[in-house]
Amino acid sequence: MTLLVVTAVEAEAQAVRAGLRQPVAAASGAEPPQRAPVTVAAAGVGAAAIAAGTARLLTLAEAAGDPYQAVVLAGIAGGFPGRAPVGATVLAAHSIAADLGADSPEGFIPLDDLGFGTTIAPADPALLARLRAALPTAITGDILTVNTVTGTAQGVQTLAGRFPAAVAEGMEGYGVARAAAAASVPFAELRTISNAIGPRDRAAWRIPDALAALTAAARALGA
Ligand SMILES: O=C(O)c1cccc(C(=O)CC[C@H]2O[C@@H](n3cnc4c(=O)[nH]cnc43)[C@H](O)[C@@H]2O)c1
Repeated sequence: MTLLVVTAVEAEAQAVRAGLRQPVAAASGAEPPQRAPVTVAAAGVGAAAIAAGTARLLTLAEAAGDPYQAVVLAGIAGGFPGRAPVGATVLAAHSIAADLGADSPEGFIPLDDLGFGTTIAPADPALLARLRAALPTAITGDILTVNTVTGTAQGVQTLAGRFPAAVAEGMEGYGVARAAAAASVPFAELRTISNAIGPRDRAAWRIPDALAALTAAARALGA
């Protein structure tokens, strides 16, 4: 199976490559004639940027007659307190665009209730099952995609109430999911927890630990 793993930034891509035992291609545009089983590419921070980057990579592979058979978004994330601790590995049952919709005097109205589409992108069931089998200690739940990183206790309470199955938040999952759906390629989201969401405390971030967990997850997948 030819797999595309996309990340937001290069540090995450390097962490994934470090864990894969299989030959890995770094997507540089000039793909090798015989593509490696796994391509790992940093495709941009934020849903819009990574959606465009993922769509380009999927389209190039399709045009070359060697389409990817699955795409996985891998990266670090903020964990919901009490649901996913720092250092944990999480898998998305659904990747949800949590702030895609409209504000109103009655509160936030998700796109789904506005009649303009859906904010909920389910993981491909077969792909998720394979990831769960390879990562038996991973926590499976919903992973939110936000454009504004949660930075207050009230923000945590609001999101935890709206999304009782949410375990983490990132900034890219929904964008990759939509690009994969447009190309009819199975999608899943894998993240490792670098921080707890809530009041900003960069000193509490554990990015190196989360990147190490990403390497360990990739090693388990490569096995
Ligand atoms: O400066 C801050 O307070 C701050 C707080 C949270 C996240 C950031 C980022 O710049 C995150 C960029 C990057 O990392 C992923 N990520 C990691 N933790 C979180 C989070 O708590 N909420 C949302 N995204 C997070 C994200 O997917 C981005 O790729 C800065």
